[in-house]
Amino acid sequence: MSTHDLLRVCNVSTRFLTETGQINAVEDISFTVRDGETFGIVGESGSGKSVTAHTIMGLIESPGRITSGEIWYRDSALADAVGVDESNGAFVNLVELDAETRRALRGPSFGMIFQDPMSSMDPSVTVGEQIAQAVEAQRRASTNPRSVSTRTQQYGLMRFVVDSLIPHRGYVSTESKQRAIELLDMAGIPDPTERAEAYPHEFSGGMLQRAMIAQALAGEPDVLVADEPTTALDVTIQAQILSLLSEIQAETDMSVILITHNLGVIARMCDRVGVMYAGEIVERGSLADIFEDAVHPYTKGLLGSVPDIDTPGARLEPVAGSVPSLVDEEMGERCYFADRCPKAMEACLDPPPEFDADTGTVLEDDTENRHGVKCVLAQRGYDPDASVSISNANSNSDGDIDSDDSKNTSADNTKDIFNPIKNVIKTISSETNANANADADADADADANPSSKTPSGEGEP
Ligand SMILES: Nc1ncnc2c1ncn2[C@@H]1O[C@H](COP(=O)(O)OP(=O)(O)OP(=O)(O)O)[C@@H](O)[C@H]1O
Ligand code: NI
Repeated sequence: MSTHDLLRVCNVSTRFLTETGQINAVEDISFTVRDGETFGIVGESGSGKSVTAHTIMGLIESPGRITSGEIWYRDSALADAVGVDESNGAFVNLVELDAETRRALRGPSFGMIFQDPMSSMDPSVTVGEQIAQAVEAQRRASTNPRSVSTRTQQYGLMRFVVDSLIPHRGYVSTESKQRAIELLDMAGIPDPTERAEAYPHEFSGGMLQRAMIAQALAGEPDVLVADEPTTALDVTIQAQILSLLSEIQAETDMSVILITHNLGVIARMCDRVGVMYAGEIVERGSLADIFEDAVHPYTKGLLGSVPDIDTPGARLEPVAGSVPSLVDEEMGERCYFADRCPKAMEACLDPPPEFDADTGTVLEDDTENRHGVKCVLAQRGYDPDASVSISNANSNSDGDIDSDDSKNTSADNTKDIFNPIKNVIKTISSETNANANADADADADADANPSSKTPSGEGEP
């Protein structure tokens, strides 16, 4: 695997200005994705994973906005086309691109598998046609999206003129149609030639998910952003789809940003991982950093609560309590996890910087991708004498410390959530084996039922 950085997300924040107030959905996140690598993003519902995906894809719409940060993408043709500063090399800051250039990158450079397959497909166009259009767009855009000569060389001047004159008719060549069928086949859709003629509503959820993967891959993207690509699927199909992604990645050196709440999926697919909580990446590092050397109590909580493999749609319930409000005025200036944290200390009443998990020093510009964690435990370790219980009931009560029962609660929670991490690895390998033997109905989509999962920790914090 190459060690080249392909994407550098630097201190990016995305906010929504709604009637309820400003929602800080993504807060100052940073991570790097290298060529051919899979970067996993894991976290509970509402932690900002999908907003992160849309931010990278350039799909944040009003009332949302990227309010700060840079997203550097390495593409020398694009750098030449938009004329970037020499000092940035071949890196282009996507945040500064105009909407049209950004749109042109979707498909050929950035592919996306959306969390909700139905919403990303056009209900009035057959699935085969939609995928063929994506193939066609990739062919037109290949090499330099702005170069007319590239387009005309590959397609012939006449076709180019016809396409340009009737842009929405979307000319699709026989080759592109054939390629679409191949892609459907690769994605594991039976009778692909026949299925290509069907409309999205004629597909089951699992099959539509596969079709969407075929559509995302049609563009031969450099970066694939996959938002919960297997959540709604049963275990067998989930395993097949993950294998398919790995195969394609091995063939094409495609980089993947894989969003999931399933740590089994992370362990199987990812090189590096970012753990999201309340819009922040609270811990990031290699797979081993996260699975064997986690520092953040939230990460440890997640590791202690690998969802039931038989209910893939079940939501994570890592620690008692819920994700805090992301409304700006309600967030308070402290560690956002402190309210639920079994190891909260007085120091957690201040917002933590990102620490190097190994040295305990503050990480400023992390170009080397160290194991980073936003938690003071990295710096000073746990001091039971400084333990506090932080109530989020109404955030005016910042610093209102009820130290009496707090210590008991902390101890109990600690016991409940800090299950041995080895169990995670065990569950994952048995999951993989089970997948090989499972005899599940390929079309039966597991019913995601969040309420069926009981939390591992109990009681209110
Ligand atoms: N268009 C929007 N307008 C206002 N708030 C939004 C919008 N989109 C997302 N949010 C808010 O941003 C926060 C993060 O949402 P996001 O969808 O990224 O969570 P997630 O981690 O993907 O959760 P899930 O696992 O349920 O998909 C949530 O509080 C959500 O309500
Ligand atoms: Ni989401």
